[in-house]
Amino acid sequence: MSIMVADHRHGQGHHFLVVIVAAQSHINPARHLARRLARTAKARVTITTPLSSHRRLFPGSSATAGELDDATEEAPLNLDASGVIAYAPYSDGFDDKDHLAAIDADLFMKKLKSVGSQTLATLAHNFIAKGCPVTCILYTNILTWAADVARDLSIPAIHYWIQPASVFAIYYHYFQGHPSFTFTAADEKDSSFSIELPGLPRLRMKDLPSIITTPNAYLSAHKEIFVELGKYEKPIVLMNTFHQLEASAIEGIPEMELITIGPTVDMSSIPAEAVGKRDLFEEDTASGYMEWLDSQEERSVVYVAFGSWTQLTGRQVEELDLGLKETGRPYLWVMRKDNRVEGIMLERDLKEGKGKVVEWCSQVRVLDHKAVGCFVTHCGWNSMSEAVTKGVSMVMLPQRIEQATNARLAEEAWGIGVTVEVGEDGVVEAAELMRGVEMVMGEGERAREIRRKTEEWKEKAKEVLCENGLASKNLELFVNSLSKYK
Ligand SMILES: O=c1ccn([C@@H]2O[C@H](COP(=O)(O)OP(=O)(O)O[C@H]3O[C@H](CO)[C@@H](O)[C@H](O)[C@H]3O)[C@@H](O)[C@H]2O)c(=O)[nH]1
Repeated sequence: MSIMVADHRHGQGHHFLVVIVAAQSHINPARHLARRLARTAKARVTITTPLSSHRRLFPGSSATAGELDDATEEAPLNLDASGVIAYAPYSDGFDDKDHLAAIDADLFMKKLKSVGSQTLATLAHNFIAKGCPVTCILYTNILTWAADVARDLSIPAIHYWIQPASVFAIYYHYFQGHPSFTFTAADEKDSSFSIELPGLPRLRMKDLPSIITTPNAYLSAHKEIFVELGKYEKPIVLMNTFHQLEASAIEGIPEMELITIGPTVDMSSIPAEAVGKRDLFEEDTASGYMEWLDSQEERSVVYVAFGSWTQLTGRQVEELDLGLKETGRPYLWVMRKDNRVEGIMLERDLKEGKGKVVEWCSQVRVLDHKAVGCFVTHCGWNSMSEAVTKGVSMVMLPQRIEQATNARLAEEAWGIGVTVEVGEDGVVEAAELMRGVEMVMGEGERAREIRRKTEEWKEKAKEVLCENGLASKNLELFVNSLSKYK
């Protein structure tokens, strides 16, 4: 098999290998970073995903884990056409599993590390054999073992943090033993109890990442991130955020060089088919959802989506269904095939003309559409970054991981959304959802203020992402500062 990579006119001769897990939420920021590295630094970039997702992205691929593949994605934003993103698979130990959510976290982490390290090393050696050695490994959350693979190859490994910098800061202070984390069992139950950390808004227990409050295998994986970074004096971390949005959290960690290269969202919203881009889920183009949006009034549609992982309970889906209809507003709802709930009548929605349910859409294009008035979201960081960049206010139903923290930031620090309350059974009821939607889309003072702030942040994101904006400058800074690892 031949590997197609960028031509050989690469600035500083870099070949970045971006290692991610089998999730759309890692693929999107990896792709974006890869395109920009190819364009800005004229670097050659290969994204390596677990074999299960590689096969879904490239159904024609016959490569096995660690083998070079000829699957490529033309970099659509690579204006001078000098770069091509290549893809190659490694193995996370679960080659035949399409969805990893049901796998025991301990088992997953163990296999990911042992099988992942081996197959990533094989891949890197195959690149050497082909005469295009990797010069730097970039790895996302929970893949810290990739740094050991890089060490064996005597090349640098850089962490690419794909959640808010504020969340990184929470973990950092937690593992540093910040005194705010010495709370008692009584504090944990006290709803008025909150903690203070450098550069962050006050955080209640329910605002902390669930990995800290309900420890599991992912907590030790997060500890490994900071142990690895602690081996270096002023380590570099690439951050998928922009400085203004999280300046104080970033400045609260002067020990590290946190380089903000986000938000990793395309300003241009190019249709996926135009660039041959595939997702792990198939876009529901047959539903005609973009044309349907075209037929709706400006800022009238409630867009509802819960990312690529969240599995809502049947009762939650029912309450959402009811609440959405009762708002009386048109809505576009992404209900993935793997989270479909019996009894939600897609045909009825279509007939009434008020709602449309699709299995997967091009979310960035939807958020960019003038008909969209608000985003009912689970607060995954990609979704939130996209909402900020496209200027869409949010009704927030955080589910797990760091989503509650993200919601707190959006409500308290940035003022661009409203978190709805869960009932005692952990479900957001229809009436509460309606309250949230009105709070964001209505004519009240709070709604106007939220929309004003949303516009403000959109403008700031635009400045960062414009040509020669901070996102590009910081990426150049990053590539240049890699020499310190030589
Ligand atoms: O119909 C859809 C629905 C979603 N998306 C995209 O899918 C991605 C979803 O990512 P995200 O919003 O981050 O949600 P999750 O998939 O849930 O992300 C996981 O990973 C994120 C990054 O680490 C974390 O912030 C989340 O908490 C975690 O659940 C986004 O880019 C969306 O644009 C589509 O393109 N079409």
